[in-house]
Amino acid sequence: MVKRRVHVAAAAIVSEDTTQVLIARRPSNVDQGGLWEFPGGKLAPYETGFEALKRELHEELGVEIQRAQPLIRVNHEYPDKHILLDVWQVHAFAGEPFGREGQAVRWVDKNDLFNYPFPAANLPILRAVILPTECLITAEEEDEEVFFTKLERALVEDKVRLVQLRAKQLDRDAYLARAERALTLCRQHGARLLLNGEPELLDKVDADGIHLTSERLMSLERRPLAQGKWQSASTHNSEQLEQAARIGCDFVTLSPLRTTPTHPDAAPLGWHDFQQLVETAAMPVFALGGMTRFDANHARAVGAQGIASIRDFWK
Ligand SMILES: Nc1nc2c([nH]c(=O)n2[C@@H]2O[C@H](COP(=O)(O)OP(=O)(O)OP(=O)(O)O)[C@@H](O)[C@H]2O)c(=O)[nH]1
Ligand SMILES: [Mg+2]
Repeated sequence: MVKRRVHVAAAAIVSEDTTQVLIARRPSNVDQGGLWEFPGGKLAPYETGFEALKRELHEELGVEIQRAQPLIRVNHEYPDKHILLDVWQVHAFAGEPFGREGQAVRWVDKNDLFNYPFPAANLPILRAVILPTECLITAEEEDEEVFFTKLERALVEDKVRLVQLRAKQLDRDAYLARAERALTLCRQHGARLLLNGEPELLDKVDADGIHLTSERLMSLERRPLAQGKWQSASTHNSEQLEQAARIGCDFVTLSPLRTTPTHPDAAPLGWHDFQQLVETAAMPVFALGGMTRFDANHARAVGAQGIASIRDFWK
């Protein structure tokens, strides 16, 4: 039997202070009944994802969407159907949401989101919803004390909540030692830590996930990490973005936006090409390459999740 293909548009409606998200509970008598979900539903014939989103949110919650941007597209195989979840982050809407179909509707803290039972397809969506808008990539730093002073400053003063441990000059043992200590520090500040390298690193240091180089990304046939961990990758073009979607990356960096001292020979994308690439991406994208916090709003305006930077957070 050929599986049904179901295309669904759903909304992650975020509160104005960005700390909360709206979820609804599916009635007990429908498919996946009793589980929590992001409000939305199936595309009607000839509808675009955004049109379906607007219609469904009006029908289910009584709100009018005013501003939304694509967050993530998730392909998932259920036993009886193949589902494509096209999830949008809604920033502005009119009206007071309530369960027009009698379903429970609740604003929940992003930190509590993982305590709610969702359908199996939703794990990548939950990760995308709680993803911060800034990512710190650590600089090469020989002195351990200097390294940790700077990392702690970024966690405390800049309130960075996503860290990628990049240390190409360290050998494996030194890298693991730094990773262990960085993990303890990140945990103290409620930040997530991704390691650079092979997934097996997580057997040694129980960090939150792995960031893949673009080269490693292109060599993989499937997602090498369990669903409980984050997987990100470096990308520079549309082939790499497509591959990242194929193997289920949770997010990517796309670079270089500008020319930088670390990669002086790479041709910069500039905002125009960056935006065009982001529009095709199936997962959140961080702008990388000469980015500062002042660029974060612009990055978001062209569809990115936010910015990733070494220098701007490394002081
Ligand atoms: N809306 C929504 N559907 C989801 C989520 N996760 C997930 O697996 N699904 C699945 O995607 C499908 C969406 O269907 P739906 O029941 O919301 O569709 P609908 O609003 O058009 O309802 P209707 O068909 O009763 O008119 C269901 O099979 C549901 O289990 C989610 O977070 N939100
Ligand atoms: Mg629905």
